[in-house]
Amino acid sequence: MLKAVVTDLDGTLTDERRRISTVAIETIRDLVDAGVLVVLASGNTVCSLDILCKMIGTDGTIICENGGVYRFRFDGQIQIPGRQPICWDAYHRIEEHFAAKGERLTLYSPENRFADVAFARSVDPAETAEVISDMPVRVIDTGFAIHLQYEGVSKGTALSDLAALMGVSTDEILAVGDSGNDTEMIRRAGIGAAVGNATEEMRDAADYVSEKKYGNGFVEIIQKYQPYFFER
Ligand SMILES: O=C(O)COP(=O)(O)O
Ligand SMILES: [Mg+2]
Repeated sequence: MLKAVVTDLDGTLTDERRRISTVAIETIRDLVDAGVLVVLASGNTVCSLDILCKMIGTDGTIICENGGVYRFRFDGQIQIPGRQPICWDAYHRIEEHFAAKGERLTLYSPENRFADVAFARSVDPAETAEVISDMPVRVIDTGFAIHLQYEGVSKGTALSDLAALMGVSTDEILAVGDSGNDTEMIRRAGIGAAVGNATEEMRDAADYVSEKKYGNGFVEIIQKYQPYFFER
């Protein structure tokens, strides 16, 4: 039986132009109204997800910064398993490396981040990872940004921690995503699904890959697993 949905945001609840998918929002509202817990899990910041949760109508349970931060409900305590100082150390080394080649990096919302460091995909992620290969920091390319995350922290580790707070087992969770930053999360969930636009790595890790892409794929996945939600 499924009791919760943990879903990625960019590429999963959006459309092909990165606008929010209105059909995906309708589907989330139906789930919430039926008593299913819905968690937004993203590389994005707490403040951006808070607004979305309020306007979509979820209880404010979130995974942000690729698992570097999570919180159970709006009134819960923010948990920060990530370690931002070491990510900044890594960033400064990367910045110097590319500056020597005349390439400048563009940070994404550093003032709103608690755990990771994110910047524009203007440089090669593989070269970026090479520069910090001796540091305990992972380079995550989401297709939307490059993130630096303390090793061992992911949306998957946050999913496990949150499941305990939510009082559900990870087996009772359906997780959905589109990109490499979602693979550990979908592996840990009872059912892991990928939308039709997902990366090869995600498709390989998924129990099910929707035919439809983006938000329409999310809706297809929820419809497919609908009977498992309402068994009780
Ligand atoms: O913030 C990003 O880079 C991607 O965000 P996502 O995890 O919601 O896809
Ligand atoms: Mg995504």
